[in-house]
Amino acid sequence: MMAHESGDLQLEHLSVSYGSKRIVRDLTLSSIKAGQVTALVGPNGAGKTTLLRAIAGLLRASGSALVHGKNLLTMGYGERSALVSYMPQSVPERVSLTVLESVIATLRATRRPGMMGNAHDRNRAISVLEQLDITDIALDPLDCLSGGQRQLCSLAQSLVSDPSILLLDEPTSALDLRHQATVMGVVRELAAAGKIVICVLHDLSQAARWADSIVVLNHGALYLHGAPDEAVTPQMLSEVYAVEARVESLHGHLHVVVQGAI
Ligand SMILES: Nc1ncnc2c1ncn2[C@@H]1O[C@H](COP(=O)(O)OP(=O)(O)OP(=O)(O)O)[C@@H](O)[C@H]1O
Repeated sequence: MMAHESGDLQLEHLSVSYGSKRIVRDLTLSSIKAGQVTALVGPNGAGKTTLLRAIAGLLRASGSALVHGKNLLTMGYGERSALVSYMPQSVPERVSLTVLESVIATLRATRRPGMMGNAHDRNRAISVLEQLDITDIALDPLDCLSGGQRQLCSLAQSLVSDPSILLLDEPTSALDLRHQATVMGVVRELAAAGKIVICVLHDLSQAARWADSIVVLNHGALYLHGAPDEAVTPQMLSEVYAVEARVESLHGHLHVVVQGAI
């Protein structure tokens, strides 16, 4: 198999601008592997959301994002939405649907015509709520949810169509410790099932704990893509985040201990 036809995601010279402002700068990543969790990290404003939205086809970008030799950036909406799912940082609040209805509606919006029927949709949506341990809020209206519950609902919407590529923008930022562990466990299961999973995370200890590899983005450009112990280092924390920090290994996991801003 030629490299460009692999099931991994390959970004080549990907650039994204807002007007005249270049946000993602000529990004080339040779292999974001299917079957692994890739954490996307970097300071506020580094371009992480912009990059994920471009890969998802929600922003115009130049360059390419190849999977199986096909470019996601030029793919039609129907083909791409069956393949890729983007979970945004925030979810619309003023929608008069229950959690379950919203997950079913998302499934219907992303599905190719002619596939399955109502009972299947409902069962599939319920199984995703079970997977995320949120069946207790299935019948709650979206506009009555807490921040964390909204985030879990958004994740359910992203998973329900069973996409091959999951782009998750800070999926655990509003979650308590138990739900963080549930969600990251699900994320790992999805990768183990062969999917491409890119997950924006701000907590670098969490990224090192759950991800197979870490992409560090700085000012819209690639700083480094490597294994957690290659990426999360005092040097990276100093150069990219401008903090003085130690990286300690505790029970086999890396922990970042920030001493202060530089
Ligand atoms: N709609 C927009 N129009 C113009 N500039 C934008 C727009 N959205 C984002 N930007 C700019 O693009 C840059 C990158 O933003 P982006 O949201 O991708 O960063 P991020 O790495 O996801 O940040 P954070 O960690 O704070 O979520 C920022 O400088 C931001 O001001």
